[in-house]
Amino acid sequence: MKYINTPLEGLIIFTPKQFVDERGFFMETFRQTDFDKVFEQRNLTAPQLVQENQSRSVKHVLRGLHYQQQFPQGKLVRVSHGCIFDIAVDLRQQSKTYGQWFAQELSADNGYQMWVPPGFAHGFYVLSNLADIIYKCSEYYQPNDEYTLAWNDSTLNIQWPLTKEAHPIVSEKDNPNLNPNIIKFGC
Ligand SMILES: Cc1cn([C@H]2C[C@H](O)[C@@H](COP(=O)(O)OP(=O)(O)O[C@H]3O[C@@H](C)C(=O)[C@@H](O)[C@H]3O)O2)c(=O)[nH]c1=O
Repeated sequence: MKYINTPLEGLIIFTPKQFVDERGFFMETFRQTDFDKVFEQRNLTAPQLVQENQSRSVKHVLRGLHYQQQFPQGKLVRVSHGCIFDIAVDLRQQSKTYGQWFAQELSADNGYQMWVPPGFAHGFYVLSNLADIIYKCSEYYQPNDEYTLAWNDSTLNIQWPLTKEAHPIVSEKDNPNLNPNIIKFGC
C-alpha cells in the first residue's frame, strides 16, 4: 500500500489503490506487512492494533482534540461514508514539530487513511451530510487517562474549515465553554 510522509515525523497518509470496475471498487484497507514496513524503515517495531472503533456524525460535528497520556494511542483513521477534515497535533515534547498540526481530508471516495502516532491529539470536523469514521487503535481506550485539548486553542491556531453561519456541533466534553477540565496547549 502506498503512503505519503507528512512534515510531522511518523504521521503518514496511506493511499490505498482502488480497483474500479462497473460494480464499484475494491480496495485493501489494511495490510499488516505494509504497516510494519513503515516502522521498519524507521528502525521501529510496529505497534499492535488492539481496538477498532466506528463513529457516525452529522455535518458540522467536530470531535476532539483527544489524547491519552499514560497509554498514548496510535490511531489509523479512515472514512467509510462521507468526508472529514482530519487533524493531528504533535504533543511529543521531544519532537522538533511539537505543537504543530497537520490536516488531511479523508473521504470514502479518496480512501485515504491517516496514521496518527501515539503522542498526538486527534480530532476531526465533518464536511459531508453524514460521515462514518473507522479507526484502529494501538492502545485500549482508558477513560481515566483521556484528555481533551481545546479545538479552538489560540496557540495552536488550527485552521478548521468552518463556515461562518454554522457553529461546530461538539459534545459537552469537547466544549471549552462547558468543560472546565479542557486543556489549553502548553499548560
Ligand atoms: C473513544 C471511546 C468511547 N467510548 C464511549 C464513551 C462514551 O460513553 C461514548 C462516546 O465517547 P466520546 O464522546 O469520547 O466519543 P468521541 O468524541 O467520538 O471520541 C473519539 O474522538 C476522536 C476524535 C478520537 O480521536 C477517538 O480516539 C475518541 O477520543 O463512547 C468507549 O466505550 N470506547 C471508546 O474507545
